[in-house]
Amino acid sequence: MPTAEGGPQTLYDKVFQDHIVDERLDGTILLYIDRHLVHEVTSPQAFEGLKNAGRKVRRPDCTLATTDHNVPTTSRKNLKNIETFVEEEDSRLQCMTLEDNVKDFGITYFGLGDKRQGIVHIIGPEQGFTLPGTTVVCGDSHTSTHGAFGALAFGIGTSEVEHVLATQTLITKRSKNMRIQVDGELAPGVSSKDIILHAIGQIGTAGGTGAVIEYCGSAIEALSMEGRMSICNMSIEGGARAGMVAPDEVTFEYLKNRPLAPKYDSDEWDKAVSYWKSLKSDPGAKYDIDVFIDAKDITPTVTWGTSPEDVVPITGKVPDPETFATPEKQAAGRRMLDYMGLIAGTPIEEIVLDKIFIGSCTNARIEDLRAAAAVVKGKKVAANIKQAMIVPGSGLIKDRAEAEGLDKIFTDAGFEWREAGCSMCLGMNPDILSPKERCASTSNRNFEGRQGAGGRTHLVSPATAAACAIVGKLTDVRKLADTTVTPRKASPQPMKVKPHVDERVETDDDEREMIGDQPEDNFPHTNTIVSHESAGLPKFTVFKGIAAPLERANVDTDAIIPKQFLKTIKRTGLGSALFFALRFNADGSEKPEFVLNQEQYRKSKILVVTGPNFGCGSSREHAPWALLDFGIKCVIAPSYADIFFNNTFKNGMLPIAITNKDDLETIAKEARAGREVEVDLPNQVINDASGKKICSFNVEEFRKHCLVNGLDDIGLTMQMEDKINSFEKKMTLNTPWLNGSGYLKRDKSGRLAAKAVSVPKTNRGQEIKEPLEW
Ligand SMILES: CC(C)[C@H](C(=O)O)[C@@H](O)C(=O)O
Ligand code: SF4
Repeated sequence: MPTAEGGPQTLYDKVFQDHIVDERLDGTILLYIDRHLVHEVTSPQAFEGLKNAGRKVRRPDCTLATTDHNVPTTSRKNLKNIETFVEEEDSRLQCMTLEDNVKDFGITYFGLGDKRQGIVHIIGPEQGFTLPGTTVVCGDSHTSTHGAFGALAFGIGTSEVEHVLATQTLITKRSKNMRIQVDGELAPGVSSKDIILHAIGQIGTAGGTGAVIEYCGSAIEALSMEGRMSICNMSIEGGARAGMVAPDEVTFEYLKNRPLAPKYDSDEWDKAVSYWKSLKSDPGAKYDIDVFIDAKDITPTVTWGTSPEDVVPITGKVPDPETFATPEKQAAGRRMLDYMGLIAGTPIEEIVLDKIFIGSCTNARIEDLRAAAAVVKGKKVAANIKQAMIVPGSGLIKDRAEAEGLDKIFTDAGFEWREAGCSMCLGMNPDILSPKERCASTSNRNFEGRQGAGGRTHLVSPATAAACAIVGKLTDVRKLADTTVTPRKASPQPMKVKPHVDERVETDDDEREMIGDQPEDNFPHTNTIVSHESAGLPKFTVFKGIAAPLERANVDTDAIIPKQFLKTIKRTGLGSALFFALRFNADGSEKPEFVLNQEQYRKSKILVVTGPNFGCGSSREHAPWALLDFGIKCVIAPSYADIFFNNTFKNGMLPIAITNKDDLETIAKEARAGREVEVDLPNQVINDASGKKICSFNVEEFRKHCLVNGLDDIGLTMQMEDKINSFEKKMTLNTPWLNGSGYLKRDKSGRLAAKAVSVPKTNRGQEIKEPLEW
């Protein structure tokens, strides 16, 4: 755990420390959030919660919204509005709900008509919204991407989105420090994506649980910001809450002239840079976990299974599960090979593909597209490839690529050139794999059904994906002629992003005073809290019920509830979708072997999971909502992924971690026998049906207090308003550039007006009658 104050600190310790609003004796911390990104999937229920409680958004100026997961990536030539453009009903409703909410709450929003629209983790850095030393959150697990700037950036669930919208803070605790040091030079054809796939292969998908990873070493320093973002992006696939890289000249160079970064060459810029330079781990700082990787051991890397840790060098073979260490791993390996349609021992390069996807928040930046284009140039997509897609991460990246002629290289080769969005990374939009289709994908998750029910995903780098498209099989990019895809030092020229707001004025002392002293008038980050009352949750005290045994490890949230059910704007009604692919056949009939389909478990109230790392992957709070709606209020497992763990508490549920194997086995035996189990939270014990104690368990004091008393923590945090106000005053003085005002209209005196600047034209120059952007 981090350091006593005064000792050497890590980068994470420093950023965390600078954002503490309040700290309780049990280590619960109220953390100030500088930047909040919002998208359509994880925000509707949060805004609904605000509306129901009569609350406002505390800092619209520090909140930026876009729509990315549901949007079609087909041509927007005839785009009129989102209502007519998004055909699928639930997707349309989710996008339109976001547009209503950003209007109602006065939040800056990039809609489909704005070239700044794109994947939430691409547009934040691109706009300079993400800055070193900030805390950045989003209802999305890949918020870890922003850590590439030396920000503490992590994904949160929808209840936490609501908490941040209402209070600009989060209730959290310190994480462990983990360091992954990569030294040496990367070989040609090896990219940042290969570094992170290789690293996850080493540490496993739970390797970073409870930790924030700092990436360092000469190979990391040599990467551009794009490369660093790809690495931090996948920290969550290694189980970590966040990934960070210390800011340096590469970072500062990238940030120059970004619309929302401090104005370059001003006193504020100089002040910011001198603060950013202090954000390095101190010599002698301690890490709880240390991993060293020699860059020369990294080859182009590809996944073979259904978890991002299942990696193999492109030169390797499909592994044989019978050689795996434990019977559980062997069984999981067999299941994976079956799902992936692979035979142990097959050389990876003999695996024939159907589709290629180059996109996602991992690898849809300009440098990724350049690397792919360098491989593709002058060649043709293989005849067996049914579809090869390039989906730029934002409208600005698309423009830039077109200006460089990359689109032409791709379309000449037979690729589709698409509009920005999440696309086939998770298939919430029309871009999906059909059952059994095999795809080389530059995205970050290869979970079962991730890109479409029954679809088979191999995660690769952009250069490898491009090579695969040309050859039609998984391919070693190094074999293709003229492909010296070497890691680049950051391009000295950041993308030319024209600032859209010319009315920016220097923040003078008076104005700082005004911002710190809010509210005073109609100022949008007004803090007029209509209600301090907590909405309240049902109390959790002693809870008894049938416990269903689930004998699996690494159960991801895509498996708990797949993407097609994330399109709801409600928290309820998801029970029928729980474990959908495990529970039902393609024709909708039940799979009799799945535990919850067995008669005695249909009314289970407790889930006993025998394998570790339950709830890994996405931040979707739909996972606990689905469990709750089914009737399961308590989960018992050896360990959990961090975001899922948090999300359950926010819904009045109790996740219990039982690390002692014998205790867990005793509980599992009760479950297998179909007997009830009793969870006594006030006394922190688990009993069998007769009331005999099986074991005790740990729970953090504050979480217990909230559960037992049914407290909603937004109401509790709002009682700390004085502390939040004084924190904001201090922040305004020390780091004035963090008062996000770049898109907000100002009047002549420099005061912020109530609404953000709207952009009257689409990227194609058409007038937008009713501005979508705020
Ligand atoms: C929809 C969202 C909650 C999810 C995430 O948290 O990661 C998505 O972006 C994903 O990649 O699965
Ligand atoms: S991981 Fe995929 S679905 Fe999730 S935000 Fe990134 S691009 Fe979108």
